[in-house]
Amino acid sequence: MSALLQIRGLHAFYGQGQVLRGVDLEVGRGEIVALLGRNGAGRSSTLKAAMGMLRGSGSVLLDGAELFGLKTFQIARQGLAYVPEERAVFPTLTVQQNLLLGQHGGGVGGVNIDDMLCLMPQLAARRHVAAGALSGGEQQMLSLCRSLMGAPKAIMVDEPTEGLAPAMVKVVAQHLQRLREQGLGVLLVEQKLDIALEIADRVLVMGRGRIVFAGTSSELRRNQAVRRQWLEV
Ligand SMILES: Nc1ncnc2c1ncn2[C@@H]1O[C@H](COP(=O)(O)OP(=O)(O)OP(=O)(O)O)[C@@H](O)[C@H]1O
Repeated sequence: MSALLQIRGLHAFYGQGQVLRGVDLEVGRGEIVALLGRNGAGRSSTLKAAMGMLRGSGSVLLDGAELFGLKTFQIARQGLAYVPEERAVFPTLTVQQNLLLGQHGGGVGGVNIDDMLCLMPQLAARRHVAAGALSGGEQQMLSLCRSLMGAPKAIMVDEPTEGLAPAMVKVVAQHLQRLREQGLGVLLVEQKLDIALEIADRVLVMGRGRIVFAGTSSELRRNQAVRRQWLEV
């Protein structure tokens, strides 16, 4: 059976500068794949290019359907969700209103707000509070939950634990693991190596716009050469 998300030969450019040089990767159903690399390796650009946000070429198949060439909102509607690094919440709207926007923007079936809030007691208690008044960690969870309101098949998450207190990092990691249990494919860009290696089923390392290593967490732990060349600063 083919993988849920298949990215093939993804090239992308910022103006004249080439940022992705043929990225190939796959994410299966119920699998967390961590995308690692040094700053500037091209991880965020891979997610953006897959969402149709950059100029380039390649193929992005979700459940066998080609998404490359579609507009970002159409890609989300087809079931590929994206949580950008900058927390994507509307600060003057309440938690509930933010979630409703995710439901309408997303498309495939849609998730009930009460069901979503059940999973997230921290947010449930603040349902009618303006999103701008939430802590950074709560905003991150809201951003993640909003992207799930359209009931996606796969989700790409860019540094969800950045700037969060350790307790909140744990909450985010647990939430991603719950998504895996529900059968979603998760492509995770994560700077915290320990978290990434702990929760990922497979890890990919990027360098200079390409995948330079693919394996399991323990394979990467053992591969000092790859870590030295492509991860450590
Ligand atoms: N808007 C942009 N315009 C021009 N160049 C960009 C832009 N965004 C990123 N780049 C360049 O593209 C390259 C890859 O950036 P990208 O953000 O994908 O890396 P990354 O692996 O996610 O690392 P980081 O954590 O530093 O963002 C870098 O050299 C970066 O300077």
